[in-house]
Amino acid sequence: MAPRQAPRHGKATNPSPQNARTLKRKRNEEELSSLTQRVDELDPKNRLKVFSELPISEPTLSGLSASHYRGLTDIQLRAIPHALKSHDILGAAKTGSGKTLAFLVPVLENLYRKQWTEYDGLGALILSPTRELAIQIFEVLRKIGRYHSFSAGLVIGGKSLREEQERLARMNILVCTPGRMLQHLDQTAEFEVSNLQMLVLDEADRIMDMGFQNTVDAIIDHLPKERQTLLFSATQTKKVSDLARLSLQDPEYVDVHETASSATPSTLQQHFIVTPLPQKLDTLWSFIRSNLKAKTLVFLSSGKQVRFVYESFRRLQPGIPLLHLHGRQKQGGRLDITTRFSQAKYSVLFATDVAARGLDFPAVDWVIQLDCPEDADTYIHRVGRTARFERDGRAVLFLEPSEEESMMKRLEQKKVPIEKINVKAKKQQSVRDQLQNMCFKDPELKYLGQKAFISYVKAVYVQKDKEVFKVKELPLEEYAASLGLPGAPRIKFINGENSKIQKNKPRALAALSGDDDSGEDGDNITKKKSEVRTKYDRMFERRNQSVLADHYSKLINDDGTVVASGQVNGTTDDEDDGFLSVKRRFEAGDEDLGKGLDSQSEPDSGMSKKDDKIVDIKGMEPLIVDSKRREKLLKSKKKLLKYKGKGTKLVYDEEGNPHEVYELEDEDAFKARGNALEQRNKFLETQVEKTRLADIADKEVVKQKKREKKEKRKDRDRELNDGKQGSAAILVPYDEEKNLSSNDGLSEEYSEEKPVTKKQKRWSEEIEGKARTESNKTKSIRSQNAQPIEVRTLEDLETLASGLLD
Ligand SMILES: Nc1ncnc2c1ncn2[C@@H]1O[C@H](COP(=O)(O)OP(=O)(O)OP(=O)(O)O)[C@@H](O)[C@H]1O
Repeated sequence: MAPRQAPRHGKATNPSPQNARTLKRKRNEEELSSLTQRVDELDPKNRLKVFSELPISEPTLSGLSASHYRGLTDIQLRAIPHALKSHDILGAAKTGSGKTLAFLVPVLENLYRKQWTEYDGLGALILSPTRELAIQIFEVLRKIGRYHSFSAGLVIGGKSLREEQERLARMNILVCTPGRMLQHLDQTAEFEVSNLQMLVLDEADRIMDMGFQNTVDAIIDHLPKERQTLLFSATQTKKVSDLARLSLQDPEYVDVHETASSATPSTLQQHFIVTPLPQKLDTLWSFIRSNLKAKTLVFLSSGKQVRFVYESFRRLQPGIPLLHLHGRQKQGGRLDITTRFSQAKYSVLFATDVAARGLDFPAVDWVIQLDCPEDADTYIHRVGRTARFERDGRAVLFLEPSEEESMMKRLEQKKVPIEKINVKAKKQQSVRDQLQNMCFKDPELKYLGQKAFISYVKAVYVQKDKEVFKVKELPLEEYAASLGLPGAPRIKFINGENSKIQKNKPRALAALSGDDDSGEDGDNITKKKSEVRTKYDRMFERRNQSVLADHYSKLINDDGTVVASGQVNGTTDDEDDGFLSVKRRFEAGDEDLGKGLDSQSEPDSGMSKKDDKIVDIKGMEPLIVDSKRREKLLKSKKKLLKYKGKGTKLVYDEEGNPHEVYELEDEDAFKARGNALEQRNKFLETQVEKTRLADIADKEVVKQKKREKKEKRKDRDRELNDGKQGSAAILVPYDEEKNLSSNDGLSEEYSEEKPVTKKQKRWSEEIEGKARTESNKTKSIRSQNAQPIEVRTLEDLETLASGLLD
């Protein structure tokens, strides 16, 4: 496939079509050899400042200029010449300094000069540690490569493997995450990488670290040794072992940091505040309320914390749109959130480190690190989401007093200029009471809070740098209270001292204080030591059973005893080893599993006993719980339904005895009460009256709710008006607030939370009519080349991935 050339000027002649083709080919060959010669003669020491001076092809130049890139950034002008000359590169430059183009331009150019076609297979592989970053790289590639005729794809999972497999064989350039790539290398027979010319690792230090180590090593095993390798990151190390793993050959070290006085952009103002753990949320809330006209990214250490803070703050309605992003969200949702945050003018995004690297959100005003980053590198990547490409930005790091000293040392070593500031105590607002109130009323929120608490403590506990992270010094009880929790959930892994205290506590006291069943993930301390307990036992001991999946709740009797596994033979074996711990067969209509353990039902009904552990099933497959897969099946609510009988509704009398809703009474007793017709009419009358009264009560409840809502709204408005008189928290420099700038983003204006943007028509819908057939699809993608379409959904990207640039 010959590449399309950008339009050129020249005198028009009228040669025959064949001659025209020959002439064109000749001209292409001449241009190509001249380009190759210019690259050979290029001296990387000559720092060429604009793209048009570089020996790069017309299609790339046109793509760059159509994307408004003219001059080169520091890292680009140092790295691109080397990369064009096919050298291996180890590139390090500050966040937001333009590393993406530093590898994408050489990728396009080196394949172009080799006249790469679809028949040559995969020419370049670009690895990214996260899906979001891969998508972003793909977008930039799509923009600057629009005049090339390469095919490019995005392989990040989320689609069926088969669909991806069909497309992969046709790709010249792939942007992917390591896990999915390895899956294809292992499982897609037609996927041929023996011809690969270039391997790029963006955020290389992350890709080479522990989490991805095995996957990346396995990918590299598949790739040819003779290739060009480019590594880029904002925090690069020159670990010899890593370079050996990648078989780099005499790499060029392009380190823009070495000459810089700081590791972070000069346009970034960095501060830290020391906040005791229990005040963190109050301070964050006060900060958000003071910065309603800003775009803020808040980093937390785990997805569960992100969810809790997002959910609770959302309910408190701060007056700015809130978003949240963590790795457990579905891919489509994650893309939607990143797009919404990118497009938002004012918003707060709570995120885990999934958003820490590489993401290029435009115009972020503040980066808040609510939880201390694991190391200085992570700090640098997080703050790098603001002050990108010569823009201003501000970052605030929240530190627990026990973290301050050591973390400051770490940052100093990495040349991070950061200043201490204080929060004006009198301006601080507290949300503790509201959180307590919300957690009290809403068990789901409380449950989330407990999970958030545990995950925070776990996150601190597992940190490698024990000088910074001292879990024992954290005021955990107070912290739990600050989240609105009634007490600190017990945590197994820091049991050392705690468990001793608990063990020594008199049993009666423990029982009275409710400690025996405290803690989400904690063990039940009153359990006999010798008892073998599974994770299912622990699951049943948790608080807030109501917020667990329904079928778990149904597996628990009124008195809290677990009976699901025990009634196989008509006897409960609560004292047994625990749920699913022995091999058993359950009948398809098994009352125990199926009916939610209706205590009225005959445990043996419908079953005939074959032997101690096996129960025959009338006309249905027996279920053998003998593997993890089977255990999993039992956890699936949908699949369990298969074993459920039809539920029967019961009503309870004054003494608490259950009855069928309609029980047939004794005929003689019925007749003794009088004429049947009269009884019927009387019954109807009483029911009508009951309904009328219930209706009145319902209406009253609705009215009451409306009144409460109105009151709340009024209170809020009042609060806001008070806020206008200056109750917002202000961050001020440590040395007596002297640098407090008037444009701190402080704002009194209140705006109702609303979606950031109106949902736009999806591009995939717009081209739906045209894109029915494969050829039509290709055509419509081509037609977008001149002006790239806006990608709003994952499907859009995947459609594009099927034939980018062609
Ligand atoms: N030559 C250039 N001229 C103008 N803008 C540029 C240039 N190169 C990059 N940019 C812009 O700078 C911003 C940051 O670029 P990029 O995302 O490549 O940074 P990065 O160094 O990869 O950052 P990080 O380390 O956070 O991944 C982007 O918005 C990009 O469009």
